[in-house]
Amino acid sequence: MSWFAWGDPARAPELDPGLRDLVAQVLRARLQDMPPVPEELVELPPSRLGPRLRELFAGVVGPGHVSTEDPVRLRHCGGKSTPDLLLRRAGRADPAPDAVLYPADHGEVERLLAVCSEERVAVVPFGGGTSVVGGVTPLRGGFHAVVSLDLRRLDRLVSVDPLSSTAVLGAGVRGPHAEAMLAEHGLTLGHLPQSHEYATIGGYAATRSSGQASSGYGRFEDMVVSLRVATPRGTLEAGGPPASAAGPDLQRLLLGSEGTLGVITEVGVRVRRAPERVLDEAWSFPDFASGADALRVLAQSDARPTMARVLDESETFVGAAMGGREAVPGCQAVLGFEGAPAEVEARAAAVREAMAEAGGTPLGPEPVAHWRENRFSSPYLRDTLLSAGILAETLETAASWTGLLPLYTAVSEALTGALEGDEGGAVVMCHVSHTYPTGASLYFTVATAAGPDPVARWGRAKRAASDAIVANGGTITHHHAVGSDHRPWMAAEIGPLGGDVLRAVKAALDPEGVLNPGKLIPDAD
Ligand SMILES: Cc1cc2nc3c(=O)[nH]c(=O)nc-3n(C[C@H](O)[C@H](O)[C@H](O)COP(=O)(O)OP(=O)(O)OC[C@H]3O[C@@H](n4cnc5c(N)ncnc54)[C@H](O)[C@@H]3O)c2cc1C
Repeated sequence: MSWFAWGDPARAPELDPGLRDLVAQVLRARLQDMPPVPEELVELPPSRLGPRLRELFAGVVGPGHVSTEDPVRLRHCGGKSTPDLLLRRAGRADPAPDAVLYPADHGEVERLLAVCSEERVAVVPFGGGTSVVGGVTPLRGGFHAVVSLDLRRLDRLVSVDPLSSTAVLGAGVRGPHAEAMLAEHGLTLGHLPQSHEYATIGGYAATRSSGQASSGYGRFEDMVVSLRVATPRGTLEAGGPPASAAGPDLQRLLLGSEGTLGVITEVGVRVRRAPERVLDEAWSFPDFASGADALRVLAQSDARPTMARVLDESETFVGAAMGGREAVPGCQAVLGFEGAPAEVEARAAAVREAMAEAGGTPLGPEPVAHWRENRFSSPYLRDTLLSAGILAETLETAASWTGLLPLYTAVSEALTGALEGDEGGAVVMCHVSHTYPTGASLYFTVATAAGPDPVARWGRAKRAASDAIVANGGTITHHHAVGSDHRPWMAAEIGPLGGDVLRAVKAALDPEGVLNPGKLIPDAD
């Protein structure tokens, strides 16, 4: 895992100098290179883990699985948001965990939580560390030490039940490993977020993640059939049967709990047969409004693609320019279908009819092939842009179909306004990529000159966008989760009673409050 970039820095593409000049012109800015400082110059606060605590932790996981070494702590200082990367690149790594612990199984996690609760040590569950909302930032929360609980050793396929189409996976299994283990049984999970290369099964459940093929496979929470969770008070098992009327659904309460209520150690998931046929089709629409409306028609019909996204005019133009292709006028939609051959053909035919009726023009499969080829590489491009002094970041929300376009306009204007000034302007792009019968998500990508203080610059823009989201009926997050970054807007999202409910549940499961302090749950007034 890289300490200053998304993934392997060698995979960050070169930026053509001509293209960089063009970007500078569009942003009306002078770009300054921003190379990362050498690792030995990064300042980490010293570990506060005393010998007694070290011994207690080593007694649970073994001395080889407790680390206070600086390179290890550095790689657990935060997630992968652009501000996270900017801080690391500038040599800033405070806060840092006092130690990183590597439990092997559920029992060890539970015993570590008991030690942390007894000794009043804050615990930050760490899956792939791909949070973009401050979810894994090691906040101390008033405790004298904070540890990062790295779940990478919980990486087993625990069981498969092909008859019931279910499997149980360890929380630390990464996306590609999960798919590889399931593929041996001819099965797939079908959950492909852009972060899938590093993100884990437990992280997906803890954040209510949504993948690129959510139209067909659903959000991750829709795939979960059971959870095993370790808490400072013992084990909580939720789910199992396909449906139940036994009171409120505890599983739903734990999904999205972001490590504040317990540590998910095993996740039972619904699996599908690996698709035999994949069919892709792109369409163009005169504008974003008509493209988004076409996706609404599909989401409200029985003929659903497995993957559906529509890009606004800016994202359509920039995407084509980056790929060296001629941009279609208006905006572009990309659709993918997966399943058994006859069923895919039938669905695609029905969708084709609906798209044409909605005013679309077919563009064939090529633009989708291009998207598939590059869909996991944008995070590497972000690393390249940061080195060239270009700040690139994303944010997301969701709203009803009625509220979607007003929200799009309000957030676009908030971002553009907040980033306009002496440092130039910004390019704001957006797409819809998760649709529901009642509404859809909006995913914004912003590029602007980094300027002398890029973290503060992005902070202003993010606050303006978040305020606009709340004021215009959007959710503060559709799939990135809350963490510490969105926490100031949680009270507006769930109301004072909602906050009381979460605090009451936390008090029941984590009476000392050691689990992931400063994340998700708003303070009482
Ligand atoms: C480039 C990039 C692209 C992304 N694309 C998507 C996308 O397409 N869709 C999407 O949904 N998200 C996306 N994300 C956000 C992120 O990848 C998801 O939130 C993901 O689910 C986090 O998984 P993780 O294993 O990395 O969790 P981490 O980042 O390690 O943790 C996230 C939160 O969950 C908690 N946590 C982690 N594991 C556990 C556990 N086992 N038990 C309890 N709590 C736990 C952590 O304490 C933290 O609060 C993206 C992020 C990046 C950097």
